[in-house]
Amino acid sequence: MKYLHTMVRVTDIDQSLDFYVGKLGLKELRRTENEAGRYTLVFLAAPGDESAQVELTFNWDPEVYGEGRNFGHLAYEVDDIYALCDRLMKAGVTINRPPRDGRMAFVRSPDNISIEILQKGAALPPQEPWSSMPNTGKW
Ligand SMILES: C[C@@H](O)C(=O)SC[C@H](NC(=O)CC[C@H](N)C(=O)O)C(=O)NCC(=O)O
Ligand code: NI
Repeated sequence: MKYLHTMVRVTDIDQSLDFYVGKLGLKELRRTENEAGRYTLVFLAAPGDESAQVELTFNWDPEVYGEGRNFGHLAYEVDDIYALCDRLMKAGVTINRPPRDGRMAFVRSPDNISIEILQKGAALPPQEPWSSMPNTGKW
């Protein structure tokens, strides 16, 4: 068995591509427009890791999507967590969980999908309340 993708429904495909591609740094692999079903699918992946994909589903007819508590987050490993969070912050993305420990951060997509950012090579932080994280002053 092989992991293929996680599908998330988005309310605005341009806004989502601006976030996932323009800001987070994923790349668009392919897309399909389904006239009969009235939807667009866009497949994204991190450059160099095309096998782990996100499938953005955009329904042309507006829908209100509840937030299923059973869905947690999409997680990405990065070479420099501070550089990415700095870039995201300057692009207007809220850093919901700042990378104070240099290991883990969280941001949200335009549709409030949680995105976990993990520093490559860093051990996961101990499971403690974020507020107790030592603040290096940058965040
Ligand atoms: C291409 C393959 O990876 C798919 O996931 S297609 C699955 C298909 N998607 C749709 O029909 C998209 C539009 C639909 N209105 C929707 O919002 O899902 C499908 O079966 N979707 C149902 C589902 O629960 O995923
Ligand atoms: Ni799918």
